[in-house]
Amino acid sequence: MAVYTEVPDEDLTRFLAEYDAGRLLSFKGIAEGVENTNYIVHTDRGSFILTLYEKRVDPKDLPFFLGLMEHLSGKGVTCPLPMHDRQGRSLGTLCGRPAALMTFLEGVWVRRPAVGHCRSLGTTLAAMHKAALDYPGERTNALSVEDWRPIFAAVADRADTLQAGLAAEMEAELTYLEANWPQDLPLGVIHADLFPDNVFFLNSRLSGLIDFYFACRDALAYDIAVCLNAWCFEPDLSFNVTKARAMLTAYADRRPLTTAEAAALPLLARGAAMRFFVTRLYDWLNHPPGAFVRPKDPLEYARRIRFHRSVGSAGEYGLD
Ligand SMILES: Nc1ncnc2c1ncn2[C@@H]1O[C@H](COP(=O)(O)OP(=O)(O)OP(=O)(O)O)[C@@H](O)[C@H]1O
Ligand SMILES: N[C@@H](CCO)C(=O)O
Repeated sequence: MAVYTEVPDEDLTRFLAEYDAGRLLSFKGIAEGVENTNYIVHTDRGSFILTLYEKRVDPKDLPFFLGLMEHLSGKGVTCPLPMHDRQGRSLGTLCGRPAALMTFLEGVWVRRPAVGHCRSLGTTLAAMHKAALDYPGERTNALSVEDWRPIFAAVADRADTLQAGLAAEMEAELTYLEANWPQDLPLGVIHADLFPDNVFFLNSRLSGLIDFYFACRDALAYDIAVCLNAWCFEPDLSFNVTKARAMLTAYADRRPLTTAEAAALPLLARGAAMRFFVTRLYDWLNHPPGAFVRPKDPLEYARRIRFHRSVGSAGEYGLD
């Protein structure tokens, strides 16, 4: 459960007093999520999310993330809006951690996305990319192609305990990706982790996006590749081209892909799958026994890499 920092009532009351957010009625830790501590906070003015940023978030990146959420909200892309304290600051300190208070987003994430959800995702992803084009913040992707090998190398000697031959296969895959990674695709601000648990729906309408803590400047089409992996495979890991077509077509209706982006899609999808394969493999092999947070299965992402290796062109993803 992701409540790493316990917040005493009096500390929260003192923290809230800095904001125009009303009087504390109750608050409760949120079990979901693995990176940061989240509380839902109820005051006589409404509900808020309080996030305390834990070790894996670099505090110097926080102004980029919080500023991006404000920028997107201001342009009609619904996401949590950081509250400002009476001195105008969106970032404070609570229990020795950087902390922010955000508006509460109504909705729930969908465990089994259907075609319609994928279509809505495509529309909103394109809207987000366009809305962020004039966001002035800068953050490079800390989990891009050159960052995968060191993460993999730290655990490669134990990779074959999951599956025989895995270490050699992924070593060769990394070499291929490093040698062929596209360099000249259109850039912009990407979410970089837009999995179903970061997209809320309310009565089957997409109600907002959360968890911008991997956002960065990178190839826009790479964000599409992350979503292809996270949304368009079935639980048995078969690829659902109907979902992919719905997502890609909805995206392209708002922001047509360039010829180079479409051509690069199978490679980007391999890379996007590698990014989650290596972080999951690392967490799988390094998680303390008995830890609350259950590590996610890296082999699901090895399967996706193999699938994309067999794809010849974006047409096989349903892109016209
Ligand atoms: N603004 C919000 N409105 C409503 N619920 C929220 C909001 N922000 C976070 N949550 C809730 O908190 C949970 C965890 O949030 P989030 O995914 O940002 O945490 P995290 O620890 O950074 O997660 P991850 O492990 O996915 O990186 C979400 O699943 C959601 O239930
Ligand atoms: N979305 C990531 C985890 C947290 O970002 C994964 O599924 O591996």
